Amino acid sequence: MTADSPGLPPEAVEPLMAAVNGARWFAGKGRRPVYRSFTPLAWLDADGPAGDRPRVRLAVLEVGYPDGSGVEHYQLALAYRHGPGPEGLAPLFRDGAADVYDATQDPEAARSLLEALLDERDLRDEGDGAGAVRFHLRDTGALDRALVPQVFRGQQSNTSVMYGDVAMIKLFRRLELGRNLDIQVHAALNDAGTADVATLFGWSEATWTRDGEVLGADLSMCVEKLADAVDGWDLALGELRAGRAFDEHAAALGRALAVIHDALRTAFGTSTQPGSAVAEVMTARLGAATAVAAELEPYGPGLRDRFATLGRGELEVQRVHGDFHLGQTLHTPSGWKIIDFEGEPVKSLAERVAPDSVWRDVAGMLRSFDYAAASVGGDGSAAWRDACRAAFLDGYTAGRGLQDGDADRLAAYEADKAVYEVVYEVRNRPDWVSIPLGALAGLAHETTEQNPHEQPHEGAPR
Ligand SMILES: Nc1ncnc2c1ncn2[C@@H]1O[C@H](COP(=O)(O)OP(=O)(O)O)[C@@H](O)[C@H]1O
Ligand SMILES: O=P(O)(O)O[C@H]1O[C@H](CO)[C@@H](O[C@H]2O[C@H](CO)[C@@H](O)[C@H](O)[C@H]2O)[C@H](O)[C@H]1O
Repeated sequence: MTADSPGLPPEAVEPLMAAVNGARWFAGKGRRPVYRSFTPLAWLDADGPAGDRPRVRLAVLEVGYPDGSGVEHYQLALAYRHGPGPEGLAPLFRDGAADVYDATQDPEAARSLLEALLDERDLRDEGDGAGAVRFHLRDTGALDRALVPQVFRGQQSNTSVMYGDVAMIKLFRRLELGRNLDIQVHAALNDAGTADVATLFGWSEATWTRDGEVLGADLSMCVEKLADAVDGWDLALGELRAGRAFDEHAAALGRALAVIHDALRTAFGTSTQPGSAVAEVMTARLGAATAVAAELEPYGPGLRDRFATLGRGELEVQRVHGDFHLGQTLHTPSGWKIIDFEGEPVKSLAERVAPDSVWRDVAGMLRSFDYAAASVGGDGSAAWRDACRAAFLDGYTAGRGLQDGDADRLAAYEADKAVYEVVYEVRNRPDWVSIPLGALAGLAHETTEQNPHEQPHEGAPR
């Protein structure tokens, strides 16, 4: 098989799967992924590469698991080189005479991604079985094909390449069949003129055929690179460790969230849901979570009572961020910017797109202040957290404070988030599970028995 033919040489399957299994963005680590198929998409440079640059194509790798659970699609960006590759970068596999590299790690290849966007390339299936790729430009901003690509190493779920100080292309790794929420929400918020999110310059999408069925997914988004941005979690921890208050930042975050919620209401509308239906969902989620994390058992009765308080009325619901925490915020010289509107990673697309109460996001940030305080620990942490909480709520409600019934609604959402966090921590950071468990001790309705986790800010993991 040559570099120009679609498909994957049989001997390349093993090294490719090993590379994918070891990648930070691979969601199925430790679950013995099984190779199912490799679908090449059209070459980005249909006429061949310029000079001695590598040829670049995207591809979809389909992966399954030995127990037959779930099929996952991962995007690969591949640079085919016939000469030496970038220094220090090992090829993923060999295809005929070509060494094939991860194009996001190969600066020459990464240039092709930006060029394809700037040219708004519409790369159709040429009858060779390769899927189609289409690039859409919304706003050229200061985009320029001469911008120098630089791989960004500080993330987990996806892969981003920075282009000078101007733009960032985020390649979605685990593909979601259908529309990508981050693209959809950025577009809507940009159209609404919201200053608290990055400008969406463009995006790309693909369609391909698998077993006679046409599948489609969004592949990447190109957004404004926010200058001098500091991650909200790092900033908060730094301030707390230095003994400095975070109230003003927290208030500004509350105001930013209120603006975003307003814009999401305008763009996607609102509806209502019986509180009892939401309580049922939360209760069911608690049951599923308890099956994974037995530590939740003592809180069961109190949490069910807590959720039941929602049953007293109707909840107004709308599109929300869905996984709002300090790590989804960037502090810039022009204020807070909110990123990553994809919701909680474990939820299905249908769940993440479903309208929800704004208290989901408010609760998410309150949980994050609690995490920050618990992970730093020490005498002043609880007071620091409570001050952040008050300032954030003040900013969110524009000084009006919580209205009738809001405190109960908020507490139910905080409890639901903390239940999710217990499972997240059991699976990802077992040393941190005492943080959400500590919060649940306070959030479970009075009926909950006393338990050893009730002092959330003592002995918290470092
Ligand atoms: N527009 C942006 N400008 C600059 N840095 C950004 C921008 N968007 C995200 N980042 C950086 O990339 C990191 C990961 O972004 P995120 O959207 O959460 O990606 P992932 O989906 O891979 O988790 C953020 O924590 C932030 O440091
Ligand atoms: O950023 P992601 O969408 O991947 O969110 C997941 O991972 C988060 C951790 O990185 C997790 O957040 C929890 O830990 C944070 C501190 O690391 C804390 O600020 C959050 O409040 C807490 O929920 C998030 O829940 C999970 O979905």
